[in-house]
Amino acid sequence: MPARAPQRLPELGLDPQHEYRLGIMGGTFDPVHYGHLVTAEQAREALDLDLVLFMPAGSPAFKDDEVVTSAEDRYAMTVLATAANADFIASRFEIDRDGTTYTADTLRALRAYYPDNVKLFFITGADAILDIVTWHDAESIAGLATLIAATRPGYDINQACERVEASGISFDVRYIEIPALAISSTNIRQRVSEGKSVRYLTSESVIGYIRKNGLYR
Ligand SMILES: Nc1ncnc2c1ncn2[C@@H]1O[C@H](COP(=O)(O)OP(=O)(O)OP(=O)(O)O)[C@@H](O)[C@H]1O
Ligand SMILES: O=C(O)c1ccc[n+]([C@@H]2O[C@H](COP(=O)([O-])O)[C@@H](O)[C@H]2O)c1
Repeated sequence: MPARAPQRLPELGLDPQHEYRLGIMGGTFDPVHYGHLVTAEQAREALDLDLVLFMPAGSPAFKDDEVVTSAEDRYAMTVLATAANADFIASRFEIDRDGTTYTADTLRALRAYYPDNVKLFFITGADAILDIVTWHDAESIAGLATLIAATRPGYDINQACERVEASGISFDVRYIEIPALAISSTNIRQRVSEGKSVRYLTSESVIGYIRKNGLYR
């Protein structure tokens, strides 16, 4: 087997006088959809991020019982969906790592890679924030990145906020209100399996990839 290509991360932090702000949009992305893209774009704008890394999870934590599409397919769709936006970069950082994907490990590795003038911002929807106190090594996550928590239809951002505050872990969370898109990967997979249209839920390029590769049938 050929050796894996080294993980490539964008160069940042070159000017030590400047503060760089790097967003990380993590997800299973099975498949990536417009809910993810609008969340990342509005987080980029609201927090003045220089770049957003779209990072499909290699082996998503807490999904051992679920069938998840191969990491290469999820990554390929993420590349297609983000290709036209110069501020978005699809990243292999998590899919090239073995074992269960934990956000704390990812943030630690990014922190070790980048100099201190690069600040890390982990972007999530309200559903993820609701659970974050249960994530692996949540204390470390709190120390490594600012969280950007976006509203999501069907999830109570205030409840998420209360749960985070009650945890006693000193997360730095910025809440942002974004246009409500009640789109989920689960619904897209379901619609494809039923032969229904998924147009305008995700990009044409992703829809083409799903069709061409027979995903979600
Ligand atoms: N429609 C949406 N609006 C806001 N945030 C979203 C939306 N969909 C997903 N997110 C956020 O994007 C991140 C990655 O989500 P994920 O890849 O699990 O998508 P999903 O649609 O929730 O998938 P699934 O239905 O398979 O659980 C999470 O932080 C999630 O909260
Ligand atoms: O580190 C953890 O324990 C952990 C548990 C659940 C989810 N996450 C991360 O949260 C992001 C959204 O996950 P998901 O399952 O909603 O697609 C993604 O980057 C996951 O790796 C991380």
